[in-house]
Amino acid sequence: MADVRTQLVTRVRGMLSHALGVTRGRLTQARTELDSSRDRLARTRRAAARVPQRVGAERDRRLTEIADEYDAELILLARRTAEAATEAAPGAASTAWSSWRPSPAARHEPAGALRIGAVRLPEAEPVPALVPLLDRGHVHLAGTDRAGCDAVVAALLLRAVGRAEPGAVRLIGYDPEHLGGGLAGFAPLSTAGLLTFVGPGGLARLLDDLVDQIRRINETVLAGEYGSLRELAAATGRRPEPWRVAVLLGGDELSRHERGQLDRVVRTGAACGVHLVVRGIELPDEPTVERVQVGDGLTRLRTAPGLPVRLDPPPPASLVTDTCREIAAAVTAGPAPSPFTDLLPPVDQMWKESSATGLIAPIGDGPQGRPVLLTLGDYPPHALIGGPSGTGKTNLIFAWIGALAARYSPAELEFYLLDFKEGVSFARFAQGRRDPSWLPHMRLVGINVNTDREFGLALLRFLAEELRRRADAAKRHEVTKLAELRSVDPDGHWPRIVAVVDEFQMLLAGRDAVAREAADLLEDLARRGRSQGIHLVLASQDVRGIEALWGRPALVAQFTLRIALPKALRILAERNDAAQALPRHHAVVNAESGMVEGNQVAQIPSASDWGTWSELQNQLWRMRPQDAAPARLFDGDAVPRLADAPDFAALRPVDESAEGRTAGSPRGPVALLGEIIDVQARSAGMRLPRAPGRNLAVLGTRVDEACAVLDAAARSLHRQHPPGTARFSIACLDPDADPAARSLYDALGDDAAWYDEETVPELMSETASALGLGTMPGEPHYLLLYAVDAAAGRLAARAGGRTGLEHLRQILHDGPERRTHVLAWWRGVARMRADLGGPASRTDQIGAWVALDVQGAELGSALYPGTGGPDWYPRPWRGLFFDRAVHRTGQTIIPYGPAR
Ligand SMILES: Nc1ncnc2c1ncn2[C@@H]1O[C@H](COP(=O)(O)OP(=O)(O)OP(=O)(O)O)[C@@H](O)[C@H]1O
Repeated sequence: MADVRTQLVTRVRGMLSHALGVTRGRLTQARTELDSSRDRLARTRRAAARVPQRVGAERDRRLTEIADEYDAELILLARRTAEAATEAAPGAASTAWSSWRPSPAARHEPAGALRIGAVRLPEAEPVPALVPLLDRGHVHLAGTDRAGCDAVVAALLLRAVGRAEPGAVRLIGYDPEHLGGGLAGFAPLSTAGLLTFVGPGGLARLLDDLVDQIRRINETVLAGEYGSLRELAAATGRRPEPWRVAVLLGGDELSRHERGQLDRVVRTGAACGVHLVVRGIELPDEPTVERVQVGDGLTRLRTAPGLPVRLDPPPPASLVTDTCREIAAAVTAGPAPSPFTDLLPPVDQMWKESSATGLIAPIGDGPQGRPVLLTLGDYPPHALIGGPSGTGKTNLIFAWIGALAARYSPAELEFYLLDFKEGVSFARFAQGRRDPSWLPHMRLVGINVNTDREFGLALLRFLAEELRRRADAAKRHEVTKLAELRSVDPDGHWPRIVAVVDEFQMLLAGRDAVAREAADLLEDLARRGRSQGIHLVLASQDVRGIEALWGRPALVAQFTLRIALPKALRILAERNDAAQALPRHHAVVNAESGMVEGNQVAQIPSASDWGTWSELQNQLWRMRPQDAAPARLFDGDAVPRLADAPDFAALRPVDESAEGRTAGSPRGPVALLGEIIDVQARSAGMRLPRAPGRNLAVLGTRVDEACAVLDAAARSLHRQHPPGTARFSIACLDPDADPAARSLYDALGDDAAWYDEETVPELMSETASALGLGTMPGEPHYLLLYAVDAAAGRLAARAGGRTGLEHLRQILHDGPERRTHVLAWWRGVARMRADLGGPASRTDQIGAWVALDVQGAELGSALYPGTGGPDWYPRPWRGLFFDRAVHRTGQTIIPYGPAR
């Protein structure tokens, strides 16, 4: 039992001790945990105590960071806004007064907003405070600061006039309290009609007028095509109407009518360039109204109420008056020319038009900004241009030619141009030394033709021939008009031809054969050219020019298109004096034969200065077809050269054999004498077949011209004979002719022999006796006798039974049939007649002659058909050539200049 108890006690003790041990262990562990928890708690407490401090620091750091970022962003935004503002209000719209100058907006560019001050933000750069006005809206000023309001008005107006071309802004002032005092600085504008003041009772009229303008602009200028003038300007680059800015500075309460009109202007004005700057009169709350509340020191704009504006100082008074004076002067001097490029189609549209039914091109802008068109076709077929010297006739011709040439290709349109006055401006259409380009449509340019009416006649004859060719072709194809001919003959070359004759009255001046033929040809061309696409454009500065036509009503009636430059007389119809009041650089265009109803006024762009023209010409020239040749340039002041003459270059040795003759080679060599005044640069030539009378006389005292004629004749003949096959005997009897004759002698080399006063009788007797030997002609022999009459004394002496003169007469008489031809210069008709045997002697051995300074009457019946001689008025470096064998009338020639 005891044992059991003992055992039990032991076991209990053991269990207790185990439990105690475990409990102790747990206690220790709990204590440890407690300590560590306490420790953690203490740490946590300590850490927790530090948190607010750190968070605060973090918060402060972030706050500072945010403030810095905000500042930087504000500065950046302010800078960007300032930049954007400067862009939106460039140049005169925002520049500081110290460096301000007018800077008109370009044509497609909007005028932009106008600066009145700056928004100032701390730390940031000031941002311009802009107010929209031109093309945008109206400005209403209110506030206690009277001077501030005045500064805003002055700034707005000056900046507005400075952003537009002179004259493009018109101001209307209504200032019943100060009677215009507020706008005094702008007064110089009134001298040019750019500022008008309306008196105290005039507000209703002013508003009525603005409403009328708006209505008119909507109806006739915008005409449903554009929503506003700003759109029109952006699309077309044209600004046909000025901006009208009415400045209304206080006054009585408005009547109902005035209120109604004012509201209309506010609602509809901006689209039509009609704007209000108002103080002291209420304006309705429309989005087009910017309200400026001018307070003491700070100003606020309705559109940015939170941003205080500091106003700029007013523009200096001298800046206002000087600017206004300059603008007024520019406007008084006349409108700025519109650019020539307005008349041109876009580059990708050039040469795209067909001329089948006519030629249409703009010549300038009408008052509504719409292009005024010039048409040439079946109706109107021809044009008459008139205007006193200096009014822009030449310029108009350039503008018209340019506008046409840019639209129609050279296959559609050709020009022939003739300028009877002195000057070279049309020469640039042809190829020049300074500019290798030429206008590809130009076929002929005649300049300085003032004394060479024959050239005008030649052109008319040429056109008449072309008219005949076209009429024949039309007949062949059984059609009547060019448009029909072109459709039945699509591969034919049937361009419309425009022939421009400036100062055409020169052609019709005088009562001679040239004038008569010219008038007949003109009449025929005017009547029949219409349907064959040949159009005449006649220009004259001189009322007499027009009067020259007046005697021929049938001719005038064909010129239904009339263009009158300022102060032109008698171009339009009798009672149509629209040209009298035209401003400069304008023209009245009238396609109704000048009847008043047909008047259209156009502002003509500047087209004639070198730069403007050559840019277009170069562009068209680069587009030319590969085989295009430059226009023929005839310059009445230039002396042609034999070496450049195509007919000279084409000369070949003549084949006088029987085979050659049957093969159709020309009969006998040809002596070229000078250039014919003609559309082509052809040479006047005299054939020297073996036939009686084939001798040439050059008549007159002009040494240089006489030498030039003989020189060209000899050189051209020499070219047709292989070396050693022809003789050239040169006898020079006038020392003044010596250098020219010597140079010829040198050029002809071994084929030439030289004779002088001493030896010329020998030449005569030798040549005469050679003629008597046998019947077969020998080698060709040309006697070139310079001033042969000077040897009359010598030749009167007998040699071998006969005098030298008798020998000469025999040579003249018998020589040509034996290939011996005399080409002689006599210094007068009477001297020649004396050498030929006296006044009653026959002259038929002189088959051809060139008269220099010899009056037509002297050439009388012995040398010229009919009585009284040819219509010939001697003039420098011109000769009248007559060849009995081929001519009915004389032919004016230009001797070739001395060989270089
Ligand atoms: N529309 C224009 N715009 C700007 N300048 C022009 C215009 N028309 C003419 N001019 C200038 O006026 C001057 C005279 O013009 P132009 O030579 O065309 O006159 P004109 O009537 O042909 O005179 P003239 O018969 O004496 O030659 C020239 O300097 C020309 O550049």
